[in-house]
Amino acid sequence: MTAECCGYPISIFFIVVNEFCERFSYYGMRAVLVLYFRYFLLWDDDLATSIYHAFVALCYLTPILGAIIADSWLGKFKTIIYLSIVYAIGQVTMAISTIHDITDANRDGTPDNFTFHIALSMLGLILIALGTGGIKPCVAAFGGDQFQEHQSRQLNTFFSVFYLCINAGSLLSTLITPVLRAQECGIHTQQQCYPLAFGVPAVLMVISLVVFIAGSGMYVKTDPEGNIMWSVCKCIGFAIKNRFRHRSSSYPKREHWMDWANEKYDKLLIAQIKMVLKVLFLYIPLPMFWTLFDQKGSRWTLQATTMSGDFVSILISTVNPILILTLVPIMDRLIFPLIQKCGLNFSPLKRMTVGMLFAAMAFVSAALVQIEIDKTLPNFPSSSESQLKVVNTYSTTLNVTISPNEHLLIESFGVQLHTSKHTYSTISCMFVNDFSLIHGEQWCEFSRKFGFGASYTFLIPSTVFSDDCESITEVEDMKPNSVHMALQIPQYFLITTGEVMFSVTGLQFSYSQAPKNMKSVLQAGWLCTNAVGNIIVLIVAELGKLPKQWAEYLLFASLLVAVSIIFSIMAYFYTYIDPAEIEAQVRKEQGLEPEEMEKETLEMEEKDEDQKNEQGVKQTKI
Ligand SMILES: CC(C)C[C@H](NC(=O)[C@@H](N)CC(C)C)C(=O)O
Repeated sequence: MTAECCGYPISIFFIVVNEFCERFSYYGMRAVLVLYFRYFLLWDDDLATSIYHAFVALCYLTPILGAIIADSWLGKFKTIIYLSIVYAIGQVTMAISTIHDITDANRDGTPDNFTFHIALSMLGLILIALGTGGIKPCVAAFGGDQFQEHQSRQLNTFFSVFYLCINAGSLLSTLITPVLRAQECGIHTQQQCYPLAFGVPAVLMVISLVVFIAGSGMYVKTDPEGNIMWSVCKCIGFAIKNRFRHRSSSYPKREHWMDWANEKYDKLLIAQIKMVLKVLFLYIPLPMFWTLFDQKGSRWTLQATTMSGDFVSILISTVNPILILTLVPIMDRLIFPLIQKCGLNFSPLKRMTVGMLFAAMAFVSAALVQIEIDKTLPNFPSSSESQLKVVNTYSTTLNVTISPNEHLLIESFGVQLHTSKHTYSTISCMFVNDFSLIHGEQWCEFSRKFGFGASYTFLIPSTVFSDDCESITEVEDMKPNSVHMALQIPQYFLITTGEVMFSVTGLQFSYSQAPKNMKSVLQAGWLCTNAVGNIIVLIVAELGKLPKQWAEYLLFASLLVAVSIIFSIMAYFYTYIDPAEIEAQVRKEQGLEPEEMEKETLEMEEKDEDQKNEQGVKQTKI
């Protein structure tokens, strides 16, 4: 019997706090990673973003490794501990790699041996990816293991709280670590404080590990039943081979192709593999959701840079977790119970389908915003056009005529200028509020706000300093961005609503439909849908874009609608199961373990009505 508080196992407290600290550590480090590449290692934009994306993709590919270790070898508890140690070492290594004084022998403020810093940080990142990805499927599944059969309502609430902790941790860290980086620190010279920005996430990872170990005495720990993954592979291989050997029509068909393993393998193992394969098959269309979801960080960020408003980076990094923190309780406490009260069966797979449709709507909203932005963007010449800008420095207004060449797009400024001796220089800058012209003791100062996205030309006459800078002429070549960033809020709201319906439900679903000995594996399968979605984004980005960004958004929205229709058809044919019940049935048929069976039957009888409503929906179709 596990210790409980308000119907929840107390051990859960340690698991959610552990998740909060771990996500703080992960997202905090990620928030300053590109800046570290760019301004500490002095990599160019392309290299910095490529390595960043490769790292993120690796973090979502390693869960499968963690799951195999947990379900086949060490069990979830030990896997979490060992991989958290690897993770914490990775974070510490990363933090050490950012101390410039280590190799700054000449004390000029820049590291002298970049190879050392690069090697150390790459080692740190590999360890972090192994750790964070490896423990990810295990922590959620381990949390689920703490609940007993009669606590299915609490189990669902746990997954929601777990998701809240993920987002609370990420929200705090994405706000805090950039501030830490902006501090100055150093032994010989004062620099931006990367060691602090990476050091705090490292400390949080150590705290996460300590908290997890602190709960050690209270956890329900299930040992792995041998090398289950190897047995699964061998069993599937045998079924395929055996089916192939008996391909002639003279052999009677079997209900399921896995039944071709009946001759050699345990019925229980075959039943468990069938459960897992059924769910994995259902996952095939799911990466498409993540393909849209993950474009928040790329296409939508670029869209924000063509809009007006001063809160670009804050908006981008915090709006999603803030909305999650608001929407999860609203959905759980208000919307879902209300739907249930109306007598509608909003089953998990239905929720996920609706979640996909919300994400598609988010992209329609992004397309509408893009159309508004496009109306305000400057008219750039196409590949078959040229653009001339004629700056009139003559003393009177001149009429400009161009011989009739329809490809030319002319902009002329009828300004009056007094000198023809000038040089051009282009300066691109962020947050310009003032600039000065200085010549010896004389200067002109301009103090005013220049709009984002705007381009200005300043024509400076030779008399500039004698007439109090009055004669400088300013020409606005390109208007500042005028569509406000607040217009992106509906799309963020829609995609986050979609995320709550899709992702939180997917997490619960993956746990509830997995056999006991393969819970981590199915969690990893679920996380893999995210990795594949990310890879699709990378491929799509490389394969080029439609000429109009809004059209690309609509294309993605339509693709997701098509995928959600396919998914809903697949879901219609999916029968929800109670893995424990099926396992008990198979054991009964085999006449195995009578005492254990009795115990399971008793537990099953204990199940309250809640379970049927919440998760059970056994034998119900979408
Ligand atoms: C694959 C997801 C379940 C990953 C999950 N992300 C989120 O919850 C996001 N809303 C966080 C935000 C900061 C991008 C996670 O476990 O990090």
